[in-house]
Amino acid sequence: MTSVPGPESIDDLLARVHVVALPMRVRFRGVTEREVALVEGPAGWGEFGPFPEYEDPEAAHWLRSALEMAWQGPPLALRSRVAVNATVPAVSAGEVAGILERFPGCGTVKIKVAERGQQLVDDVARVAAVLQARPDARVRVDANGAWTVAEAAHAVRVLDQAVRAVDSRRAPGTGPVALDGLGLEYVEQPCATVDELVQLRARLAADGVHVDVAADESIRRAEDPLRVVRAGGADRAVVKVAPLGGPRRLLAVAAELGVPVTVSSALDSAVGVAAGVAAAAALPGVRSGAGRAGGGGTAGDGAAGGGAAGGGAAGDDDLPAAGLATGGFFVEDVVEPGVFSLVDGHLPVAAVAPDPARLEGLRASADRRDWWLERIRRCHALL
Ligand SMILES: O=C(O)CCC(=O)C1=CC=C[C@@H](O)[C@@H]1C(=O)O
Ligand SMILES: [Mg+2]
Repeated sequence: MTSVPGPESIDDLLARVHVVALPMRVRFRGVTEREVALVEGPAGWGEFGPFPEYEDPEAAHWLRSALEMAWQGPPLALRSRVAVNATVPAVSAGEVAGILERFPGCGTVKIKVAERGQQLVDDVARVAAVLQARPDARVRVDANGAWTVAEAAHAVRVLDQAVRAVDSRRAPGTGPVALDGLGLEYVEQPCATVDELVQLRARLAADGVHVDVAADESIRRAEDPLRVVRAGGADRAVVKVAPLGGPRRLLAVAAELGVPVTVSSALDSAVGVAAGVAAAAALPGVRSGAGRAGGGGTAGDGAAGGGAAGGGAAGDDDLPAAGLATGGFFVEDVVEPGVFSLVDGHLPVAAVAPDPARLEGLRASADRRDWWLERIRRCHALL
């Protein structure tokens, strides 16, 4: 792996590490307490938080990212704030409105679907509950690779129609439901493999279902992050700073991909989210209405539609809304509430330093700290 500026030695690095355990309000991707290691370097703070089941070669990318932020700092920002989406976990429809309250001003909502043990009818109910609470929201769904091609083809059609069926301008009982509104913005990682994604895109096109397919795991957990797009398996890409090895690598991958990108969180603390915001803030401006996004490539959909990289000047709302508003899932984060928070659907571009009292209060147990330090030692040897 190419080197980044970093500590003098592994002991220098380990001496700078703080391991915290952040309790979560809602279970998200099976996690109820999120552990991450934070490191303070000469240029700021970095975060190392690969999920526990990740093997060292994959986790080493996350360490590279932490070192880049702590020793090199963020790339040059082209924006002062970044629009973000609300994220709705696979909760019951009745819980949706309460969850959305934590995302003031977000015009785009990402909804988790295809949860193990649930049915498509649960997903439809969750999508309907989102649109009841936010009738003008742009909706995207994330299946985390759980569907077969046939299941995905069916589910995407049904969910797209569920979104189109909500026409916020129509008074109830005043006529047939219009299905010509904006449908789903995109479906994120509907199936697990690149081959399946390729097949699904062909199937959706044949069925006349104009919903973009976005790749997430096929990028962040792949040996070659460009393969899925090159193979024709995705119209869009979800890109995360730490799994790609840092903000500058994210920018390089996004430039090579040449499709609209959504910068997303990996369930990071405020330190990791700030790195995601920094990467999104450094992306080149995009032209609205490019690609298939925003209703079959017809009407440009402004902020939410986005387009391939290489367009005009950067602005606050010229990228697909970033999936970075995950801080609200934690009961406590490493900064005081209000220090790095969502305002009017946007997160600020800012250097985030953890509050010392919080680092202390949220400190992980001694054996967990040892586990993380050993992991950092092994990953560092791979850089
Ligand atoms: O993209 C978002 O809105 C929030 C981040 C998010 O969904 C995820 C964060 C961390 C782990 C992932 O399983 C999950 C995702 O699949 O995108
Ligand atoms: Mg995802």
